[in-house]
Amino acid sequence: MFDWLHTLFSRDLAIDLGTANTLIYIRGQGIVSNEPSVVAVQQDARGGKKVLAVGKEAKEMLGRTPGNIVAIRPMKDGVIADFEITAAMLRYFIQSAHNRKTLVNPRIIIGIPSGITEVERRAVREAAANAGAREVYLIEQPMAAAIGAGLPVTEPSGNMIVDIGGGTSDVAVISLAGIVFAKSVRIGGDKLDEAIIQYVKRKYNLLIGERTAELIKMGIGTAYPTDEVMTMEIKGRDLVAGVPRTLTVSSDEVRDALAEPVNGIVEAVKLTLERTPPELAGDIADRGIVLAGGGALLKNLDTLLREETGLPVFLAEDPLSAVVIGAGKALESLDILRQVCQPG
Ligand SMILES: Nc1ncnc2c1ncn2[C@@H]1O[C@H](COP(=O)(O)OP(=O)(O)OP(=O)(O)O)[C@@H](O)[C@H]1O
Repeated sequence: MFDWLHTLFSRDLAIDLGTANTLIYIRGQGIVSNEPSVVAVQQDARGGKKVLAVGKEAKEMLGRTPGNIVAIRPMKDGVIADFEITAAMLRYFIQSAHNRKTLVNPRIIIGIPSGITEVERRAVREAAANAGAREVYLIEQPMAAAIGAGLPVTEPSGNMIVDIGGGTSDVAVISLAGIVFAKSVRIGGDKLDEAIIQYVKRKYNLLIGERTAELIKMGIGTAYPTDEVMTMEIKGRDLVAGVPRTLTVSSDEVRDALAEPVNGIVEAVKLTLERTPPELAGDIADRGIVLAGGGALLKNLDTLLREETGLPVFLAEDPLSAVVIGAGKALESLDILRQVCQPG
């Protein structure tokens, strides 16, 4: 195929296959889709599975489904917990980004969690190939996030990126288009939500769902005290009386609830700094640490990291989109693509 023909007709894609959200970028157009990585599946009596809904529609169903329907997050905890459903989800997102009218099979770059195994990588590649990809490239999410945040990853200088996603937080030091040292911990937004659920249960005997916990975190969650204490009314089920109940929680309480997992992220950053070769550590002291991923939006997390490390800390311009924007930049530039992506 002539290259200009390919450029004209194919719709090359970059995908951030995240544990919480899947984002799609079309070459020349930018981000075209941003949906939760959730699939609603109906199970029949013989164990067969039928996909009922994907994305936003499926997320609304989380915790609200009757017995034979389950809303699944197939990538929970930064690993592919369910291959079949992950493949179905990827196919759905690719096809909807193409409006089902693929003219030439596209080139696809997929941002994957850094901790996944070779078997899982193969599963992602196969799923993309089955969905019609002509060439598949994989890029590790921290590398993509660093490119998306505008860090000069191909230069011989140390850059530190902390990508806090739904399932994992990845801390990476990047230089010369390679990851020099990386630490991945299974602490991300999901663990923060879980910590809020446990706290409210222990302190108030109130059971709240994952969605409510996430709203509390996004509304009044903080990693470091804010000037004013915030409050929020929350609803759940009283574990003693068994009836719905409403109560008010404060940002101080939520910070207490989040302290342990937030500290786990801080420790991962400190450990990575300790393991960084001295020349690169010097670069990081000058340039600072860049935060990306939705978890980076937790209020005052940057302040806490600044206090704990004594280094400058910056938030990527659009933390939730940094990975897909970085993968998209690799798609637009063959030069970056060759340096940072692994061909499928
Ligand atoms: N304002 C906010 N405050 C705190 N957390 C937030 C905020 N907005 C989003 N999040 C959290 O960010 C997480 C999702 O981030 P993101 O989309 O970057 O993850 P992902 O890329 O899907 O996950 P992973 O990198 O683990 O594969 C969710 O846990 C969500 O609750």
